[in-house]
Amino acid sequence: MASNGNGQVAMKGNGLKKITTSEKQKYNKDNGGICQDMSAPTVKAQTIDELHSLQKKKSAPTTPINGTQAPFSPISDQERQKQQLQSISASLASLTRETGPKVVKGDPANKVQPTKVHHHHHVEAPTISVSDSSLKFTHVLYNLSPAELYEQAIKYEKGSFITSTGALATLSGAKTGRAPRDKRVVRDDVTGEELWWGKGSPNIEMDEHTFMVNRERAVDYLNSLDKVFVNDQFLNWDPENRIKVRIVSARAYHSLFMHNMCIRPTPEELEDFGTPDFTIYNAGQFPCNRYTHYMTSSTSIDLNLARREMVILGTQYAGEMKKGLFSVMHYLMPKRQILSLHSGCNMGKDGDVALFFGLSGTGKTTLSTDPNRYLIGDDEHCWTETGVSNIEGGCYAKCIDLAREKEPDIWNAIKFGTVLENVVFDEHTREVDYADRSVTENTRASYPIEFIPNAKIPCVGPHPKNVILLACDAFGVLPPVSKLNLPQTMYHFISGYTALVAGTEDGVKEPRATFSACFGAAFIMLHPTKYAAMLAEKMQKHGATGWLVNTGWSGGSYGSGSRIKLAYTRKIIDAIHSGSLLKAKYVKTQVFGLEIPTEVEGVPSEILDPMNTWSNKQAYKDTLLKLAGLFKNNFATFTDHKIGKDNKLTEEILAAGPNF
Ligand SMILES: Nc1ncnc2c1ncn2[C@@H]1O[C@H](COP(=O)(O)OP(=O)(O)O)[C@@H](O)[C@H]1O
Ligand SMILES: C=C(OP(=O)(O)O)C(=O)O
Ligand SMILES: [Ca+2]
Ligand SMILES: [Mn+2]
Repeated sequence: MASNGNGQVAMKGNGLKKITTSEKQKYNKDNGGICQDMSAPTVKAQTIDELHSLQKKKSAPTTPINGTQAPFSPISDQERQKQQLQSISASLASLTRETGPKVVKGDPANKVQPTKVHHHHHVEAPTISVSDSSLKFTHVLYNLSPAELYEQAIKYEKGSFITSTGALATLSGAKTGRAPRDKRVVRDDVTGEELWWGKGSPNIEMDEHTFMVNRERAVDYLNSLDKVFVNDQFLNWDPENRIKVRIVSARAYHSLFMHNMCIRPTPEELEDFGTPDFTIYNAGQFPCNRYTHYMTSSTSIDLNLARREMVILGTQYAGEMKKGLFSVMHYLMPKRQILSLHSGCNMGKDGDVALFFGLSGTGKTTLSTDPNRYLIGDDEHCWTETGVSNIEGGCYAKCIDLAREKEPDIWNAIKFGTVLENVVFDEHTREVDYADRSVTENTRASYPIEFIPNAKIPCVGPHPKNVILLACDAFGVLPPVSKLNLPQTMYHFISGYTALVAGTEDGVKEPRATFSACFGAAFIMLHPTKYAAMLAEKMQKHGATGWLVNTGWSGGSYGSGSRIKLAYTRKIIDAIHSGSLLKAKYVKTQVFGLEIPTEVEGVPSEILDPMNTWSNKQAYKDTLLKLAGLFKNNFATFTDHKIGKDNKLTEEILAAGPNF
């Protein structure tokens, strides 16, 4: 039944509902006592168009508009606008035609005539051949707000929906995870010397020319569209080492994702943005050409450090952009003696900082998001002479089996503004079923860091006190927690171990061990020992303690045991933060030589030594030795490398591995 807001609904004889207003209803005596409902005054507009034009108010300018310039403002707003369009046109320039596209701001769907048109020339040379593409405008949707991006996504991108909590559900297409085998890095004289190439390295080479072929393919594709999205944002909360990034993309989904993941500039910062330090061309819907040299599939993610550009073809998985930029930081920061870290980071009330290293799915995001601590960041950080800083402006949480009780802060962050990738929801209520794996196991939520109530803004902190290495050991033989000395910390940092269950495939019973140097081999650019040496130096200098935490299996391998309860892992982490675990009694394990506490508050003591939890002791021993063998094999590639200036440390690290 319809109601008038006062809860009064009356019926007339003919059955039609008559809605009456309250006693506050006024009678206008001047017009003969005819009842007029004054609680809903009429609009001022004379026409529908006028009414609609009233709806949207112009955004407030951040600096005085022309004529009322601030006395020291070097350039006018108009000039600044022009420079901005020139910069975007230069970004989108086809390098074979040596001229940028005609760039115009705004949605082509809006009937209003474009106000600014600019045709940017790289070089002052006459255009030799004019093709249709150079006659066409490139419409740019520049740093749109989340609300505008929602509208764009819902209107134009199939698979975009608003969930019951207000998040934007999207589909990333055929690819639902990163494609490390399709990543290429331009090898030139400089990078040939500087980067890590060869066995174990994530850097698969391509030449400069092939990069340009793919760049041209992406740029032409983007310019052929009705419109492109451009995000100008920052990386790194450390103001001295902030990097300006531009992301050109074809989907509102990608634009909103990067809006969330990078640091969002204030309107003032945006005005003075200037030329970006790094540009991503995301033409993910369009494949690369398999006849192009170096291409082994229709997907290619290409990094050119000299040009400071990245090109994405053939994958729409948004995580590719954030992790691509992370690779760039892994190159730029060490050049400045800054250590880049694939880690989560949080800080206690007393200013004690903890780093959480670990491969995908080991718990960086889950464990750094802690209601009792300030969140500095969930995934990518820098450690400088003065402390730590988050590289990003947002978090990227896994959502598979997400439960409100276990991860309340992440649950509550999934609201308006959050991008929810590849989840399944009820077609009517739009309630998400986080247990549903129909699209992928890798369902994700991307949200600005301030969606976590106790985020530390700005996302910086003092030097870390604890360095926690997370491993999800699906073999079930690593202890839930062990205290590491420095050589052990380095050994496990360089090893970068985790073992995950092999996914949903039938018949796969064995966990699969993964070793990924520095817990991020897919993103590091230099040899792992470079990062390891910096970490050792910093941990030593600042007296940080290393810990190895197994967030994986207990009571047997995958299949017979089960994953350690998140509640227990949280108790272990609490004891590390509070310092109480430092005071515990320790015993040393066989083979790996790990120091394990005999007691941790809130955790059953019998699970602290994994041997106790296995009913078949022989099976435990066999599995332990098997894992130790895998560690040994993996580390063989590093044995002829020196770590830091100190040969003694190198020897100690080599001795810190399993002994059997
Ligand atoms: N004991 C545990 N410790 C940490 N995470 C756990 C544990 N048990 C289950 N999980 C789940 O494992 C996943 C960890 O993923 P996440 O924190 O996103 O990893 P990362 O950020 O390192 O990629 C989450 O889905 C979390 O709910
Ligand atoms: C974004 C990613 O990182 P993580 O799984 O560590 O959150 C990824 O691997 O795609
Ligand atoms: Ca202004
Ligand atoms: Mn994460």
